[in-house]
Amino acid sequence: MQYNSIEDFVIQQLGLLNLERDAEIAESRRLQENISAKQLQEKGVCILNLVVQGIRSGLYGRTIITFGCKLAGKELPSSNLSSGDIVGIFPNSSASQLEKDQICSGIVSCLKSSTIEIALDTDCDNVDLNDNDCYKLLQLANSVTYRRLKVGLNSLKNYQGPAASLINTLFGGQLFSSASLSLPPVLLGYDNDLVWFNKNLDHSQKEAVEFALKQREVAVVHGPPGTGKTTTVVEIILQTVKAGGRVLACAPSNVAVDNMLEKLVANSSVKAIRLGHPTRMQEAIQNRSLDAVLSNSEARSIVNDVRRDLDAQLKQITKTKKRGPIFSEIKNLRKELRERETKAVKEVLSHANVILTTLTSATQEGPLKHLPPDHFDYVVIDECSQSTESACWLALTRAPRVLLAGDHFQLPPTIISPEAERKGLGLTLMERIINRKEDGNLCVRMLTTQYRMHRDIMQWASNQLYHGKLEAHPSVASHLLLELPGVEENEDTGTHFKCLLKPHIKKNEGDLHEDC
Ligand SMILES: Nc1ncnc2c1ncn2[C@@H]1O[C@H](COP(=O)(O)OP(=O)(O)OP(=O)(O)O)[C@@H](O)[C@H]1O
Repeated sequence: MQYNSIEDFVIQQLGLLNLERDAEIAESRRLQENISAKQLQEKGVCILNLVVQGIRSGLYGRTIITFGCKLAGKELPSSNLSSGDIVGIFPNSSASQLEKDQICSGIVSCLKSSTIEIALDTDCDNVDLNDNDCYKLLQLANSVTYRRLKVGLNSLKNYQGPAASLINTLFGGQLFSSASLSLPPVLLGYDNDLVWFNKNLDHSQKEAVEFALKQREVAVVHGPPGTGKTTTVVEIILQTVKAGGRVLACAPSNVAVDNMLEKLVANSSVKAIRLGHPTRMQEAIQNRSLDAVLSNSEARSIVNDVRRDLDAQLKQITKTKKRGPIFSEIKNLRKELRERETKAVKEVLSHANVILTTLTSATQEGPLKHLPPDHFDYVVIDECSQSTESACWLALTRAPRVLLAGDHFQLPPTIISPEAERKGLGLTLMERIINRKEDGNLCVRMLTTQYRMHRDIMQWASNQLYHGKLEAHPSVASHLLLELPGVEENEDTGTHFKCLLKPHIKKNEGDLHEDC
């Protein structure tokens, strides 16, 4: 599918997002209406019998409530809730889990074995929760993501900004130009070749890096499993930074963003900041979160003074019946905190040369709103083939050039509505580019050496999906499980390939191993 214009794309995607949203709401209603709270708890989407254990302020003065079991220290029942989930807070005694009974909603910001912290939505700031009452939390359909996607799509209609030319290119213009950019001299060695940060890159990785750096607007790195896609993306980011560029590096999932960050920070020349709640990040890189960098910045002490006052007032709320004056004091302190924090955030972000975030947090609602529209030179999207195109556009409007990396033969984005899927919500930008007959493939470089599996395991996928182009690196080409440290030798670990069921595949079909 190709779109006639950006307007055509926006109209279609808005319709498909509505279908997807309706499907998600119907699914969550079906659960809430037909199942008791206890059964919902058993399904892992509800936690009952919680009491308020603390109230404090979070970033931008948001109220954070800590809930725990009535019996202090007792472990919470196991659930599927995790950081970033949207939850509704209900009186424990309410007969239903319908919206009319909901006190307020928020985001799970931290989940430990005996406590769960909820960052309340900003319109719930003055909500009344009591020390003595019992509450239940219920996972809700995620309306925030849909709202952000819609705002993002609508902003494309009359867009004027750094990505104006990129938009034309991706909706009809010429994707590939043979007049590529020349590499900035600062990146070149005495022999006029790129000086590599990662000296171990293989031939196809080096070719992809050089190609991406020379592309005027769009480059796609197609990385089959284990071929070093993220390794390659990180080299491209490092080279861009060395040339003086500022990069917005995104991915659809927190894990993928963290993988990029982990590889990036191994290089000390990069000032990288990760947006998003620290509890959603792997521990080793939490010190690169905006929160952590802010709390180590010089601006910390002026912010902390106000925060201390605000927290003192918040503690009073649950302990007194005369709340009017406290709420008004809290309102003033929150305003003050927001102003001071905004200044500090601006300062910290403008000094970073790489900012990393999930796609759905790359919106104007978040910290990026503090940067000028033309702040970034380059947008990088890793695991692009696992994201819908509308989510990619949340980031794409921020720079004139883009690098997309992924593998459209691996997991596609998750779509709940079969109708939305059928009508194109699942078509990724990467596929749309590759499928463009005239010039799609000219923008793509494929990585061809894989560093993960035995050559016989690789061969089937290579033949079926990658035109037989994959090679196994010698370090893995014949490796077996038993060669890993601490793995015992037995009939399972001493072989690279074991068929559990006899497949109904004719010999040679799909080039499966002959013994199978
Ligand atoms: N040129 C290289 N030399 C040695 N090892 C490499 C090279 N490139 C990548 N690797 C290793 O291969 C593994 C996979 O790399 P990476 O995570 O970058 O690949 P990927 O294609 O992004 O993976 P995935 O398939 O999970 O998306 C890592 O252990 C990495 O260190």
